[in-house]
Amino acid sequence: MAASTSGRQAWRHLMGNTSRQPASNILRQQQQQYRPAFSRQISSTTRASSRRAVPKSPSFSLRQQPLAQRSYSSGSQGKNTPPKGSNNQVKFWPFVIVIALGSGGYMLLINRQKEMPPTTSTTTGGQGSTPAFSPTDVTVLFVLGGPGAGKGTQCARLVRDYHFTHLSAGDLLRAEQDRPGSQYGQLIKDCIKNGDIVPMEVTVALLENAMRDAIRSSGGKKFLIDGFPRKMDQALKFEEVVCPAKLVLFYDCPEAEMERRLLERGKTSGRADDNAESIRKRFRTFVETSMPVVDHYEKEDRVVKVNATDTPDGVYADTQARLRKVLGDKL
Ligand SMILES: Nc1ncnc2c1ncn2[C@@H]1O[C@H](COP(=O)(O)OP(=O)(O)O)[C@@H](O)[C@H]1O
Ligand SMILES: O=c1ccn([C@@H]2O[C@H](COP(=O)(O)OP(=O)(O)O)[C@@H](O)[C@H]2O)c(=O)[nH]1
Repeated sequence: MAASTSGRQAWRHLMGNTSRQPASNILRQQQQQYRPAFSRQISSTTRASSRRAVPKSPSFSLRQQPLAQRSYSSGSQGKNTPPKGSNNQVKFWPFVIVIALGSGGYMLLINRQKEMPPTTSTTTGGQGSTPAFSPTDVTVLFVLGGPGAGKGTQCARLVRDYHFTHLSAGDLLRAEQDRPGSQYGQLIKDCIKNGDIVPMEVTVALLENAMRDAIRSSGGKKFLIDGFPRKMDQALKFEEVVCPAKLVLFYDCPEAEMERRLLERGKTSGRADDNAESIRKRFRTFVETSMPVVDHYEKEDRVVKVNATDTPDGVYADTQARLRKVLGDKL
């Protein structure tokens, strides 16, 4: 309950407020950068359209000239008396030209607007909004598995060999937790220690911002989103407002092995949740909350499942083989 209230506040804050929060700041900067660009494009399109509507085109001049000549020469000098009915033409043609130019300009504007990029949608987060990134342009693989299954270990190898950008939701949350002045610091700390899921608004915004930063700085458009989504609401929101995922890479590992690995990692990781009590809570959250996400994607036939009990290299060989089978050249 508390988490979801905080979540709504967080979402409002991240998406609407302009305070010191980096996610909101980055998001706001993006909007500021984006909107002027978008409105510039609209106004330049409008200007371009109206420029085209100005009677400078050869076809217009060709049609305009005889009309003008007839009109000016007919009455004043009595020469070149227009043939009968030309008066009607003089009244009719400007009307046709105005309609034609108006329609032409309108069609031009419509066509130009079709070519414009879609506006970013995370700011609304509303139903039916367009994702910020198109799945034809950006590839997202969700990497899931229980705590200690080896997600991070395998992601590092995939980055090395296939130039993915690796975004760990847990790492982003820990960075936000440690950022001086973060208003989510305590909330994130409590969630992580108790093995709970941080309200999705915070995590989705952090991920979207990190994706934008990565695309801007390196141009890389292939992402491994590690340890996310851990809850159905996160999965639905991310795919709705950020980017639909291509598939879920799921590392399957028994609890006993994960516990062994985590306790070993805990000797040096410095992580507040790599201890017996937190591990127990994380396992429960994983079974109750995160496995339904895997089941959901499995029903959609979007899961690539890998047995994670082998050595890191053995698991990686299996990962490569399975991904190649599904993604082919796109890996
Ligand atoms: N296949 C494996 N066999 C044995 N230990 C592993 C394997 N994969 C990862 N580890 C170790 O287990 C711990 C957890 O791995 P990590 O990749 O951090 O898991 P996750 O990201 O899923 O929490 C790390 O200390 C790592 O070195
Ligand atoms: O989308 C996410 C990902 C992580 N977490 C929190 O971060 C912790 C650590 O996650 P991470 O993926 O870093 O580690 P793992 O548990 O997989 O070893 C989790 O237990 C959650 O409390 C979260 O709330 N939402």
